[in-house]
Amino acid sequence: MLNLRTLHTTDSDFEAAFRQVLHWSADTDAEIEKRVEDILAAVRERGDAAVLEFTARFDHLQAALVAALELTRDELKAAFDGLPPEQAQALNQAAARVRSYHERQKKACGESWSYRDEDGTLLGQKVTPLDRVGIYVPGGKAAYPSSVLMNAIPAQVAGVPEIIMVVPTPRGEKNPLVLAAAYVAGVHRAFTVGGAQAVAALAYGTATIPRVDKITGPGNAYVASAKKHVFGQVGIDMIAGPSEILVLADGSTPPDWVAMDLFSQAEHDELAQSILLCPDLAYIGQVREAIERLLPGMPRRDVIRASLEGRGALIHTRSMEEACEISNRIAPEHLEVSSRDPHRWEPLLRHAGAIFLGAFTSESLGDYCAGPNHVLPTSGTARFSSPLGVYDFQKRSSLIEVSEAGAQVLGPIAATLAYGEGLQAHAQAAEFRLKRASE
Ligand SMILES: NC(=O)c1ccc[n+]([C@@H]2O[C@H](COP(=O)([O-])OP(=O)(O)OC[C@H]3O[C@@H](n4cnc5c(N)ncnc54)[C@H](O)[C@@H]3O)[C@@H](O)[C@H]2O)c1
Ligand SMILES: N[C@H](CO)Cc1c[nH]c[nH+]1
Ligand SMILES: [Zn+2]
Repeated sequence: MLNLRTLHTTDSDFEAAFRQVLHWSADTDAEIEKRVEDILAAVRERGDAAVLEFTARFDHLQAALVAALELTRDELKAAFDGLPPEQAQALNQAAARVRSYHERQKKACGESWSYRDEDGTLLGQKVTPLDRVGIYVPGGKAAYPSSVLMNAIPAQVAGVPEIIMVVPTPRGEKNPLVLAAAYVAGVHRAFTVGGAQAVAALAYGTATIPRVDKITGPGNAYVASAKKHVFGQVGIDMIAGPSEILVLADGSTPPDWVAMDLFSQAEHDELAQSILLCPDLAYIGQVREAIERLLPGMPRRDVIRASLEGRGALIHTRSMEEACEISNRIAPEHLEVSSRDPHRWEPLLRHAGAIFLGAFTSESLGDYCAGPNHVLPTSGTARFSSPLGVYDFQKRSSLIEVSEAGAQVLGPIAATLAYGEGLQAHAQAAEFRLKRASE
């Protein structure tokens, strides 16, 4: 018997129970924060030596030098060449779709632009790639070749000349697909280092691991906390927490499909969150029955069970409209609209990392190969942030070229405001460029 909670929005204690489901334990966080601070300080002070120590302690991987933890380009290529043909083909197909999506994204919002006023003044925005980025690929509990593609390809499309990958390889077990994905995606250097020590090495630089300008990619609580701490020293994409899925169902999708979609995120982590929102109580019962029946056959059933019992919920709503409102409050990482009429509900949905429309759009297709990025805001942060994208690997500089005629228009405005702020030099810098009235 699975101890998975059902909540009813009509119950008087629904609000309290709902908040409990979304609650995140602050006690655990404090412990992790302290440990991460110590790791960051050690790597900052002792560089490679500290990276080697933590890699031995947390990943059970001994090495005399960090250089021995670097994966050469030849090793990445050999991993790709050694893949079974169907894996090599799937990797290439996924990479091509992810690349094509991000190339369109760059065209849509990642190009420089400018215009001229009538007096000849030029205004615009120059978009440039970052010089060097670090991509974190998780590897503690599972290996994620797809995360290599999702991080490295947008960086490459943005034009980043140096992409440095870090990935833990517990006990030194290298996943050939991860290495092959790094080859396919065009990673420039890769190190088998993970956790907070990898984030620290990328943020501060060590004798062997180069310091980067920005660190992207998901990871566990140690990685997330480390990224939060080094922000400012380097850029970061987001603080991604454990995976989440919210299925908003009208009862028309086969219950087994929905049960498996809920499993698909629960199997990532005991702390992952899977929620079903549905106005049809009989259908919720069918999904529960499917969950009970399918769970014993899942290789990662223990992780799925812990996740569903700890953080999962089946929520019975008054209507689909109410389900949409609750979904907006949760702002999930992945939102499946498993409905006969997904376009009826989509306009009501404002906050989600990615929205999957219709019964055939399983979230797992998005994880691997649909094209959009799978690194997405979690823990409600989709209220204010966006999927990882080409724009994360670019920055923008404003361009201003004021013509002589333009200086006559802007000068008096600037001078007036500058005198108002008591900033004489600002005012006079503008006034010096005004033509004298007598001329
Ligand atoms: N949002 C996404 O796109 C996405 C993609 C894939 C995975 N994920 C999530 O990323 C997470 C991956 O976590 P993971 O653990 O499998 O891999 P991970 O690479 O994030 O973490 C492994 C590292 O954690 C460190 N660590 C483990 N225990 C420690 C301890 N007690 N003290 C200090 N450091 C410790 C070790 O250094 C180890 O190398 C999961 O939550 C998964 O859901 C998210
Ligand atoms: N669902 C994860 C993001 O939460 C991404 C992933 C990678 N592999 C499988 N799934
Ligand atoms: Zn997934």
